[in-house]
Amino acid sequence: MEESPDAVLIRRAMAEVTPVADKVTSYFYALLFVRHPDLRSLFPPAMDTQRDRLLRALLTAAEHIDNTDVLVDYLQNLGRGHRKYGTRAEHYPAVGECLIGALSKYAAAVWDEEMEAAWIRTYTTISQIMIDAAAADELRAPAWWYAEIVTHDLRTPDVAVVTVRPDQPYPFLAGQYTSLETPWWPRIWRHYSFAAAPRSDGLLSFHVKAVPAGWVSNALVHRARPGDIVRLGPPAGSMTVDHTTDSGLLCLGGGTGIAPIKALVEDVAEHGERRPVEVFYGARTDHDLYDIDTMLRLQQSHPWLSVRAIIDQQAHQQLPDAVRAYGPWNEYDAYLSGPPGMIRSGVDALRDIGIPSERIRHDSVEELVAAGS
Ligand SMILES: NC(=O)C1=CN([C@@H]2O[C@H](COP(=O)(O)OP(=O)(O)OC[C@H]3O[C@@H](n4cnc5c(N)ncnc54)[C@H](O)[C@@H]3O)[C@@H](O)[C@H]2O)C=CC1
Repeated sequence: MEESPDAVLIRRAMAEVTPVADKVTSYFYALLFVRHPDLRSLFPPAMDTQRDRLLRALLTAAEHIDNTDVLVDYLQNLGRGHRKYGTRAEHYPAVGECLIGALSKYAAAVWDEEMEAAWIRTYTTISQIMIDAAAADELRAPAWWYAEIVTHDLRTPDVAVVTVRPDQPYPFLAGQYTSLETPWWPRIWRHYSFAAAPRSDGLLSFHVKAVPAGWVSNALVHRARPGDIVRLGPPAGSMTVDHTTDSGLLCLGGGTGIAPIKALVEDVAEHGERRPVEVFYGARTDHDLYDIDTMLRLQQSHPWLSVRAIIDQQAHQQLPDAVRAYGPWNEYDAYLSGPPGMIRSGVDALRDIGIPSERIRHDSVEELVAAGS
């Protein structure tokens, strides 16, 4: 693809600032909070763990300014997702001014008027898409939902299945995820996939693994009890079933990554289709296969479903390698969910065996890395 003149300038600045990304980040937030102290309360009290999320999102968008379709989708999502932080249209110029302040300082060697104009145009485009998406969303959905924990089921010493009842209807699709904030860590949001297709009673459930230094996940697993109230952001993610085809589904779920896969299976079942669904459920040890009973029950009720457990220790191989031993998979759409390393090597393995990229679906690995606590 031919790069636009603005994209060339954006990339030139990015190449300058990438090696000093930490400094740019600190300076950006320092500028923002000194010049606009009223914006401080929109961010978490402790900024160390996720302080560069906003900046990272903006820079990712700027780098993809020529890739309109992907960009618009990404930014609309980001704009809608920012409503839960209390972001308003008038905050965007303040952020833009500090972004450009930080970039011009750390890309000073290449910065000139032309480059500044390119960043202003790019930032204006980015923020307008986010502002418009947020405004459209305001007409049809709340900025966030309160949800009460109704059951908390500790399946292993560090994995809990948590079911919540939202205060208002929560529309979403099987395979999507939400963001969740606990009362113990205000303004710290983490992503969790829905572990079931939409239910008639409106309840939502999540599989949460307490990870080292994971504030939110540890609180949800070890501290949360029925009656506690969490907040949910809007649904997001495009790892959903395409009901316009009847091709088979090849699903790889690693660890708690089995959660959205279970939702996809339920979705296929509810649509009454008899398309083959092949689930590979990976875990490090058999103790980690905390949801195998549910998956085997689903297999018993649905002849089109096959579930295979792949345990690292027994198979002496990781999940993606195990999938190669079966197949052929060229008639299948692939869905991957699990740790970022599994998704990366899984995508490689599936491409290797001939599944085209456009038939491989998974959540963004960047988001998972950010969500990994
Ligand atoms: N929508 C999604 O993609 C979801 C992702 N997750 C993510 O899944 C992860 C679950 O963590 P755990 O249960 O601790 O998983 P885990 O670390 O115990 O691994 C689970 C499975 O993934 C495989 N695996 C792990 N690293 C691999 C690598 N580098 N290459 C190939 N295979 C690999 C293992 O063989 C194992 O079968 C978390 O990072 C969580 O954020 C969880 C829910 C939904």
